[in-house]
Amino acid sequence: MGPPGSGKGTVSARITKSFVLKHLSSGDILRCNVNAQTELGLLLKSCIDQGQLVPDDVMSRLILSDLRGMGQSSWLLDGFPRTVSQAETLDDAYSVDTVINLNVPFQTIKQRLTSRWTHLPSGRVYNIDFNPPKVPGLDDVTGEPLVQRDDDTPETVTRRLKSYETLTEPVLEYYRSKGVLETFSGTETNKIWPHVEEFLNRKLPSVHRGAA
Ligand SMILES: Nc1nc2c(ncn2[C@@H]2O[C@H](COP(=O)(O)OP(=O)(O)O)[C@@H](O)[C@H]2O)c(=O)[nH]1
Ligand SMILES: Nc1ncnc2c1ncn2[C@@H]1O[C@H](COP(=O)(O)OP(=O)(O)O)[C@@H](O)[C@H]1O
Repeated sequence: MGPPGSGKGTVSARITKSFVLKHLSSGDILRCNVNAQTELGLLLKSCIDQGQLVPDDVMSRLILSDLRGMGQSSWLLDGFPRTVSQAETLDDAYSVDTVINLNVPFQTIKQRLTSRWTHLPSGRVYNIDFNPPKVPGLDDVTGEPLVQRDDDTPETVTRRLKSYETLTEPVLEYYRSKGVLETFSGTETNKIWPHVEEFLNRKLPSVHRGAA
């Protein structure tokens, strides 16, 4: 968990390099549906572009359907749940072992998001200052073009941060009261990451450790 731009995708990519967990990003799942240009995709696009969360029932259905397809694998959710209702739906189906919360100041986030470049098919993210692609404008792995997301404009970022405060912050309390919330604070992923890695090394059974 963490506000938009707090580094959830960046940290998730590092986690799946070091630990055997399947990564599921709610934003990537939604953008995949938007690309498919279905009726549902159009509804999702209008919510995302306005900086609003998509309806709980739609989001939960998409995530739970993907989780059912994971069989016995262990997984890492990135961007879900974002409301208490989503957290309750997840709880009804699965038990969550641990929740990692990236606590990054909003001021830091605003600068990052307007310089985020994304490879939409894979969800890989770059940043002109922090982790630029090897060739400007192109994904390191596939060489395909990078784009700036329509919802990474300053106005939409402000709306997304507001909706984070209203709808998502209560989820932190939900998990805190269950005793599974672990918060990591800072302004730089490279400083936060060693603490997350050390925590997971302690927390995860050995079967999850080692390169995925
Ligand atoms: N300047 C800077 N940018 C970062 C840092 N960590 C991540 N980023 C960039 O910030 C943007 C948001 O990170 P991302 O992982 O996509 O955050 P998410 O929205 O929480 O999934 C991306 O462009 C990242 O490359 C950091 O420590 N410093
Ligand atoms: N769990 C969720 N519930 C509702 N909407 C979501 C959820 N996850 C993502 N979205 C929608 O997709 C947008 C982009 O999400 P995401 O890619 O996770 O952005 P970020 O990583 O910058 O927070 C959100 O602003 C929201 O509109």
